[in-house]
Amino acid sequence: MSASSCTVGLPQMKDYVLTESLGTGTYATVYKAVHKGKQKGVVAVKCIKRSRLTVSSMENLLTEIKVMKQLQHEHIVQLSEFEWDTNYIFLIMEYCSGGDLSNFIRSRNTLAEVEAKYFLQQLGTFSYNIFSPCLHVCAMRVTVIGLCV
Ligand SMILES: Nc1ncnc2c1ncn2[C@@H]1O[C@H](COP(=O)(O)OP(=O)(O)OP(=O)(O)O)[C@@H](O)[C@H]1O
Repeated sequence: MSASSCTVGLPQMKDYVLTESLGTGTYATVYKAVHKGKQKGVVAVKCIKRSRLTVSSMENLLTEIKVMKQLQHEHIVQLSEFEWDTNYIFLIMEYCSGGDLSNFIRSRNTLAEVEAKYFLQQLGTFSYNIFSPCLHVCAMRVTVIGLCV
């Protein structure tokens, strides 16, 4: 889950320039990126190396894409597009500038009751969401990643 601004050897995309790593998960690295035509602004691009995908991680990925395409909610990160080349599958998502909720909590050691209540109230709005999500602070947005039904 580490972030870095080293751009050497980053995956190349036709329409986006990847600018910095936002973090790494089980089977992908997520980068901040800008649209080359500038119409779409800043996005987060999840880059999945195809050669590292097993049958089960491919199934998880397809589920993730299917679910993210269906969910439209102000507090759920929107998947705008996905594309692929010979080496990578790219999920192009809304960029959450506030970082990762778990890092936020760790950086504070503990949350004040009022802060915990603020986050829990937002989580309470996901009553229809049966997945165990990865959380990123935006106002607060949820990415449905690492699905665990
Ligand atoms: N839309 C986003 N905006 C900003 N940062 C993001 C976004 N999506 C992911 N990240 C960052 O990239 C990191 C890696 O995300 P990724 O989805 O690959 O893995 P994860 O969900 O953290 O873990 P896992 O895949 O193991 O469940 C996250 O921890 C987060 O810090």
